[in-house]
Amino acid sequence: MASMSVKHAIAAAKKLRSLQERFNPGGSDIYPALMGDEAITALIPSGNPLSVHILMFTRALREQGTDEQYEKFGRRADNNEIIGTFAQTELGHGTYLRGLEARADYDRGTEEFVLNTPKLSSYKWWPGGLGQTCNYCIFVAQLYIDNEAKGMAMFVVQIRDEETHMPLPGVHVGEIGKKMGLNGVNNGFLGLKDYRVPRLNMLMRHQQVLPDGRFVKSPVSQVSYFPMVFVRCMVARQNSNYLAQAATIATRYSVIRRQSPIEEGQPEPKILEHLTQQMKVIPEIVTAVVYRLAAANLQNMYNETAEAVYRKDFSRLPELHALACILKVATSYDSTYGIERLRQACGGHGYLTAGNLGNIFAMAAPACTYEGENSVLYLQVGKILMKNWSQVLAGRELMPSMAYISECSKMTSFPQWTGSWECLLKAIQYACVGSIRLAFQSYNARVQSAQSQTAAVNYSGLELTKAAELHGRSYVAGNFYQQIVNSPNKHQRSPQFQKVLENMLELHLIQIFFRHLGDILRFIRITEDEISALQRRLEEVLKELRPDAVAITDAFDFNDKILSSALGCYDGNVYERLFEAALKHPLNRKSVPDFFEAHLKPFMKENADNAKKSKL
Ligand SMILES: CCCCCCCCCCC/C=C/C(=O)SCCNC(=O)CCNC(=O)[C@H](O)C(C)(C)COP(=O)(O)OP(=O)(O)OC[C@H]1O[C@@H](n2cnc3c(N)ncnc32)[C@H](O)[C@@H]1OP(=O)(O)O
Ligand SMILES: Cc1cc2nc3c(=O)[nH]c(=O)nc-3n(C[C@H](O)[C@H](O)[C@H](O)COP(=O)(O)OP(=O)(O)OC[C@H]3O[C@@H](n4cnc5c(N)ncnc54)[C@H](O)[C@@H]3O)c2cc1C
Repeated sequence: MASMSVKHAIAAAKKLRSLQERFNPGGSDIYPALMGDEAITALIPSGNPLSVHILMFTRALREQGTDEQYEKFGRRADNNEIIGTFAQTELGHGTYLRGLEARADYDRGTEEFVLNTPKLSSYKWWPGGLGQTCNYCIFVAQLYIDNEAKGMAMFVVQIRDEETHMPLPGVHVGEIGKKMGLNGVNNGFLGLKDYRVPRLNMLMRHQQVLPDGRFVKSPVSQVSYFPMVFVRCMVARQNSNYLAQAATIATRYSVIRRQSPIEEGQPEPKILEHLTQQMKVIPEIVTAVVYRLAAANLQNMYNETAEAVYRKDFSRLPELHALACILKVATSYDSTYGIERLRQACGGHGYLTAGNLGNIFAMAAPACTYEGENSVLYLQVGKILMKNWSQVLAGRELMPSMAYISECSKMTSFPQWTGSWECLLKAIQYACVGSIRLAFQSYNARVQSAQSQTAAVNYSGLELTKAAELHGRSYVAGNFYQQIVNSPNKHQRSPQFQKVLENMLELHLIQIFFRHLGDILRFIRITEDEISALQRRLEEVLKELRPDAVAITDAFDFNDKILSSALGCYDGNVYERLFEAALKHPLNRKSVPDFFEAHLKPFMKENADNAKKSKL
């Protein structure tokens, strides 16, 4: 599987090169990498062994290395003359980066770094492509000068000979083993023993070690986390894609499959005529659209911030970090749960490999873990919300994506309930700010009682997580509302198209309202009649969107090859394709399976003989 994936990946990487030249000759725009990796990943159901090379190794060299280091390593990496990965996580540590054990000791006598993974737990573990594909890596280690810790640093490390691909002396490298999915990626392990690299192999755009061993600190240490921010932005887009693929499959299957008359004596309807089936499928279509729009927004913000960071302007880093965290979490959680809901909506056939929903789930699910485990990132955002609430209390302005927090903080009560889109959106924002206020009271009480910040974060963790989750909902719903209601190109849309978009907005806002009704009722009084009215509107908008479901998913424009699903094929010949796939199963090559003579027949004969004996 790994070699097949590498073969496909190389073919698609060549495609990426032509995309790059066509869309962005010699530039650093993210989109060619995005499209390239998306194309590669989509065509390789077992995952792309070059993902981390394209998305992290090449970008770290460009963004963390000096211009000279880019010339020496980055250009060859961009040109796929060398293949790398991003080796940060260790067997013993993934989240807590300050706990990483790999070390780099500076030897001023030879102007080299001596790299070591001192214990088994220090081994790098997980980096994509590390097992067999890569011959280089970005090795993240704790920097030591005269045995004094200076923090994390990144080093360009060659791990295999460029000609023979043999691991170099001092390198212990291999595959970490079978996973739930993505088994074409050869995630690997790496141990280094007294492995020496020249001083100029340490990426020094933001922090430097001078020949005499003097250390020049980075102006903003967090800029070393930038490669992770980029992938979190990618995950938001990639996982909205996975959800869109699954929604396309389940929608197409739901208008082919007929089951259970709704009226006695009537013919069996398409299962998408059942209201409960509409509630399983149509919200997922809309969620895929909502996150794709949010991810596109985030990508633009990433580009702007990356340009600014390149000019040493780090002012937008905190907001990008907060948004990249919250969108990576929201998209990966909602896509993973949504794909499983869509699999279940396809009944037994959804469980067949030929339907491909299991593999799409296995591709989407790890995004809840890699690039920052989701609950850790929720706590990151919770901490940032605490800092911003202190700003609100001090009457200071907040970053644009958190401006609603200031506005809601000035409201003494929630206005008269109208049930309008603006009302629903404000209700989610108001509940978020209420949750932030409660979390801050708990958190601040702990800090005031002399608890450390990390301890206060831990013991306020549940409330911080809730506040972070609602902040994500507020941002995503707010972005969707703006795109549908206030978009500058709204008037270029046909009235019919605008109506479909408004129906999707209605469904998204009502669905989020019901998902967080408990959180909202803590802060807003809403009557039973007002809630029942929303229930009716939910049922109504599902009915309104039902005729458009196929057209919306067709507009995702996934080729049958990418969906790779007998349930979601464009021609709708589901049963023929399921049967065709079944006949290809190796067990169907012979009428009598080999295990009959070897195991089954003796087993049944023994039971028959025993039965006869017991009758005697
Ligand atoms: C189209 C195709 C797309 C395909 C997409 C899929 C590709 C699949 C490939 C998957 C590759 C996977 C790669 C990896 O998994 S790489 C390893 C990822 N590891 C992590 O993300 C580690 C997570 N851990 C953390 O983030 C740590 O908790 C942290 C680094 C945050 C450090 O925590 P620590 O407790 O030491 O410090 P604080 O939490 O107090 O943070 C210190 C301050 O720094 C700010 N901060 C933190 N992170 C960032 C950041 N990324 N950017 C900017 N700022 C950051 C934080 O807010 C604190 O600021 P203040 O001091 O102001 O409070
Ligand atoms: C498919 C895949 C690909 C990957 N690719 C790469 C790669 O290319 N390069 C790379 O460097 N890494 C890679 N990783 C590793 C990934 O980044 C880590 O798995 C991730 O950062 C989580 O760290 P961990 O596995 O050590 O889990 P841990 O950090 O041990 O987390 C385990 C549990 O502890 C909880 N926990 C941890 N810290 C806290 C805290 N402070 N507060 C509350 N709870 C906490 C977590 O929430 C989680 O529930 C990959 C992982 C996967 C699954």
